[in-house]
This record gives sequence, structure tokens and C-alpha cells, in this order.
Amino acid sequence: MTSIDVHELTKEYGATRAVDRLSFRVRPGRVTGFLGPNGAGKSTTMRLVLGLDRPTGGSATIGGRPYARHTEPLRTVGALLDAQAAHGSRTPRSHLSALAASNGIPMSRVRTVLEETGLGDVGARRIRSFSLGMRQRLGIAAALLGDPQVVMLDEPSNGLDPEGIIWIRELMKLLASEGRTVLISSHLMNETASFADHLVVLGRGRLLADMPMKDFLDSRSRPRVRLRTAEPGRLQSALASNGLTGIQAEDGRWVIDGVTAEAIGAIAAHERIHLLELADDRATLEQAYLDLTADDTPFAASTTRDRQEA
Ligand SMILES: Nc1ncnc2c1ncn2[C@@H]1O[C@H](COP(=O)(O)OP(=O)(O)OP(=O)(O)O)[C@@H](O)[C@H]1O
Repeated sequence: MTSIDVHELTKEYGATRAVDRLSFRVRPGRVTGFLGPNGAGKSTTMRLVLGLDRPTGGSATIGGRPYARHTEPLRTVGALLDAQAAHGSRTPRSHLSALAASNGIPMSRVRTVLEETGLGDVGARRIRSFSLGMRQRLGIAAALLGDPQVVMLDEPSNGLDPEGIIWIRELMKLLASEGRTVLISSHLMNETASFADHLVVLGRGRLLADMPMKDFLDSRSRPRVRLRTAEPGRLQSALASNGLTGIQAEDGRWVIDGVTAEAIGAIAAHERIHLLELADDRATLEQAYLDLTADDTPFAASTTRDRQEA
């Protein structure tokens, strides 16, 4: 089993503690979203896992061994940290061929990953002419070159067009369904919600959450129901006699706080109230994330309201 294990990991840069006694495990077979405000320590953690930086304390291992002790690291871990890393005077084909040659990876993989990442037609073009999105695809191609068990990508959707964003989402899910360990950092909450099964959230270098996406959303949202009815007057009296209040939203639907769709369905059935629509209103990942990290966001801009209150 090739998991990523971070144990009591700490990294100090002078007086800055970028990573603070961090412990978590990234398991195979699912996509783990790696979230946190700017400066929370996500990139530093990824660099420490890849042995690109030395921890001040603690350990980071892949499949039980530090990155440097893997004999064929690119066949074990594929990573994208910086899409600008490839030299501009090279072509994707020469860049990937050099990586393959120096890591004992068959040359046939170069063509495969170029096709997989949509770069098949531009394999011979100079990288300096590439857009950010194309560089991003090339970085992902390099990460997949060794057909690795573990894939770690820092902001992979950066610069991708809508088609590219859908592609990366499907790719992440596919890699996890093949039993690989997939860790993806992102600031795009809708994106992360669309592909992550599990979340690890950092704030100021510390672990704020490590749980399945569903549990994260459930733990940070109060139950709330949205419904439409042809009998609003009867609904309101039924709610009142059950100690509940409904508020009509601008779209004409009713919103009832502190209750589930199941409970409202039972009340409506008992009172024979005609409902046209009934659903639990779940918190979005963005709402849940902002709620969790509110106190750990060092670079939050003050809003107009903050300024008025000050
Ligand atoms: N090489 C370095 N030298 C000094 N400080 C650093 C270095 N690398 C990171 N830091 C500091 O460590 C902290 C964590 O930075 P890091 O880049 O890991 O955060 P992040 O969560 O990836 O942020 P972002 O979302 O903005 O990319 C920040 O305070 C940053 O300024």
C-alpha cells in the first residue's frame, strides 16, 4: 500500500513556522484535496514530502520510505509543483525524453503521456511559446511519465480552460479509481468539491481537518430545507404548530432552518399539504471551508462591512 505519511512534520524558515507538527496520512484509491489559505504551508509540505527541503522536525514518507530512499522515485511518485520548471528552449518531447532516459522509464511513455494530456500535436514545439495552461499540461505529463502509484499536484487547474478543468477532474478520479494515491492542492472550492473524496485542511501550518468530504460538509452545516408548495398559508400554520418558521426566498421557494427534508416531508404528508419540491439545502464546500479557516487566514482583506464596523 503506497500511502503518504506525514508525522509531526515541522519546518521553520527563520522565525516563520511554515509547517507545525503536522500529522496526516493520504491513502490510495481516493482523491484527497489539500486546502488552506495562502501561506498555510501546503507547498512546503509537498516539498518536504518530495525531499526538496529538509524538515526541522518530524518525518514525511511515501510507502513507508522517505522520497530519497526510493530507487526509482519517478516511478513511485509523480509531482507537479511548478509549471514553469521546464526549460523554454526545449520541446515537450525532448523535455520528457530526457526525464525518461535519466529515470529508466521506457521511451514509449513519452508519446503516451503527451497524448493523455492533449499535447500530442505540439510535442515538437518550443516550450517558451506555451501558454500557462499548456505548461500546466506538460507538468502533469511529466508527473505521469513514470506511471507512478502516488500523484501529487499543486494547483493543477491553474491556467486551464473550462475543457481542461473538466479533463483534470476526470483524470484525478480515474487515477484514484486505479488505486493510486492522489493529493491535489487547490484554491478553487467548486473544483475541489467536484473531484475530492477526502480533505486535508491546513491553517498556519497546522492541521485543521482530515476527513471525508461528506463529513466535512455535514460537520460544518446546520440542517436546512428548501421547498416549493401550492399551499403556503397551510404550510405556515403547520410549521408554526411544530415550532418552525419558514421564510420565503426571492425565488419563491421557502427556506426552513434547523430541520431536515425528511421531517418536513412527514409534516406535509400528515397535513396533506401539496409540495411541489422538497430538498435538504447542504452547505457548499466554499461556505464550510471559509467557516473553518476564518481565524487562520493571515492575508484576508478587510471588507467594506469590517471597515464600517471599525
Ligand atoms: N523558502 C522559503 N523561505 C522563507 N519562507 C518560506 C519559504 N517557503 C515558504 N515560506 C513561508 O512559509 C509559509 C508557508 O508557505 P507555503 O508556500 O508552503 O504556503 P501555501 O499554503 O502553499 O500558500 P499558497 O496557497 O499561497 O501557495 C509562508 O509564510 C511562506 O512565506
